[in-house]
Amino acid sequence: MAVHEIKHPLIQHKLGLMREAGLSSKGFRELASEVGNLLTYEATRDLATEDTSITAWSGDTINVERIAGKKITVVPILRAGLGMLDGVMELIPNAKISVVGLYRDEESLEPVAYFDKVVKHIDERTALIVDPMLATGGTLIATIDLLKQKGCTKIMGLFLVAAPEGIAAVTKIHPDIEIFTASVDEKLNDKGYILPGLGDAGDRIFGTR
Ligand SMILES: O=P(O)(O)OC[C@H]1O[C@H](OP(=O)(O)OP(=O)(O)O)[C@H](O)[C@@H]1O
Ligand SMILES: O=c1cc[nH]c(=O)[nH]1
Ligand SMILES: [Mg+2]
Repeated sequence: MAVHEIKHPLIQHKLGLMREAGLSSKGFRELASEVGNLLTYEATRDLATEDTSITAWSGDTINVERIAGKKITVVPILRAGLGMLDGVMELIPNAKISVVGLYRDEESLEPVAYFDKVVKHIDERTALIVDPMLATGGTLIATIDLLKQKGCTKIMGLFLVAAPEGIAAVTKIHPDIEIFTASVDEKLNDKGYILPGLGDAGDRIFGTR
């Protein structure tokens, strides 16, 4: 699996602010969206473009570049993925959205699926999964399984923070996907939380701590 840890100063600054325990839910949500936006910029860097002929302001016919071929479906994983969604959609406003709902059982750490509404013809689209946290990798593996079962062949993921253990687990099963993250952190603790991490991202975004 290709892992891109984006060391851009804006991303690192914003992620550092998010690590502060005293940050408000409003502040955390705003920063999650902003980092989501910046990660989207990086993840779309290699999208293919094609020349399109247009009439310019001068009346001349000129060629401009347009995104070519496969289009994108953004896949926010409920709940916490919603916190990054606005920032992602700001850059790719015409992307279709495929919502997937999974939570991680607090005892077993196994993902529990409870919702999915995926766009039609997903086989013709690149899926851009959006979730703040990649911890054990169980949630991401289950999401990729679901997307592949529905015919999706090109899958990328955006994560604020990823744990080495989760990256290794996903790589074993789905080596063909590509992820973009603001940080590959140190490790998981004995409860499956990422260290130094962000804590429970869903609770911090929704204020349910
Ligand atoms: O890699 P994993 O070990 O599977 O953990 C990662 C998942 O845990 C969090 O969601 P959570 O289960 O807290 O659900 P929520 O978004 O509803 O809070 C997070 O947003 C990921 O979806
Ligand atoms: O550190 C973690 C791990 C899983 N889910 C979270 O929200 N945070
Ligand atoms: Mg949560």
